[in-house]
Amino acid sequence: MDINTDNQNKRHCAFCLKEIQGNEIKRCGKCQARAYCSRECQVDDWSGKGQNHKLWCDERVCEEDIDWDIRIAEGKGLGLFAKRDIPRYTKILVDKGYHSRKEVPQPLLESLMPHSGSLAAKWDFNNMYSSEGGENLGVRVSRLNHDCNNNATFKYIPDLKVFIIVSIVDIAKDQEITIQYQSFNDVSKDAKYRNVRLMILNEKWGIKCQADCVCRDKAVRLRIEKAHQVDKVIPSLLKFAENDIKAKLKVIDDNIEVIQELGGCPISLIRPYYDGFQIAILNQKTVPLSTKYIDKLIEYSEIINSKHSEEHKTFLKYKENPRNHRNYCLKNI
Ligand SMILES: C[S@@+](CC[C@H](N)C(=O)[O-])C[C@H]1O[C@@H](n2cnc3c(N)ncnc32)[C@H](O)[C@@H]1O
Repeated sequence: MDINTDNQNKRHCAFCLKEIQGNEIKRCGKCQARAYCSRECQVDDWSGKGQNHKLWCDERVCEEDIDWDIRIAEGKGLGLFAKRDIPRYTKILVDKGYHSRKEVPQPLLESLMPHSGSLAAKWDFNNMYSSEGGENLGVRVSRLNHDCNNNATFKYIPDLKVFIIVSIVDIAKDQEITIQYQSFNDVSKDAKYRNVRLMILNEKWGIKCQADCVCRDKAVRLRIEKAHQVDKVIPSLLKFAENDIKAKLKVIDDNIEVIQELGGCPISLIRPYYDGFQIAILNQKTVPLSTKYIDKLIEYSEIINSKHSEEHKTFLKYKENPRNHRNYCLKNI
């Protein structure tokens, strides 16, 4: 990745987030991009106390003040903005996920919205829930604003205890980097969820989607409904999958196509590609068909789970030897 490290005379310490200037700035000796205010902060960030930079140093994850910065986002408070053109599928930010209010350094939690709220209110307002990791809060993640037409997505990786933010389209210099707090185009979520999301966005964060917002578009909603119907069928395909595998893979391919049409990102494509792999390996004759699914699964998982995650390592094992998977050739037809 092309990283411009020239003339960065104002930075933020990557561990304590303090603003630093000139001689105060100490850079990671290896990547020369990550900045610290002190040796102590560098040591803490290298380990799991911070981002675990020893894992990410070679990957050239984007850095604050070089690739993006925090500025006023009109009508929204602060937000993250691109300082250069950021191509699709770039790792914009890897942020330590704090698992409880008490873990978050107090001044950092204090700086977050709602400005007049208690620490408990700030925790409730900014933590992100995931079924794999429960509630976690990323201090830099908490500065990302919502947009239904988002250009980035986020995932919490439980074994690495970090959030990862990835661009899902090319982002131009000075464009705001946005995520969806509650997504409208996740077809794996049921209709009830999609119907209450506008209420949650409004009641929890005071965000009102305008009438012309993409999430209110009738044609888009109908397409999501159709995609949801296909998605609902998939668990049953996995249950009785020793025969008619090609027909079942056609359902998966249709599901993938429609998710792509809806602007689905790696995070929503991982599941159908995994389903395709699981179905293809149920019958020895169709095992070769699994390659296309596992290859894409690995590609997307590296983008959003990262190659350091246990999940990614498991997918690599399945590629090397599909027999590692419990579904492998239960029945030879
Ligand atoms: C998690 S914070 C995001 C960072 C925040 N802007 C800040 O200054 O720290 C969520 C709050 O940001 C603002 N916000 C986020 N997305 C918005 C949007 N699309 N429109 C208006 N306000 C938004 C709302 O005040 C929301 O309650």
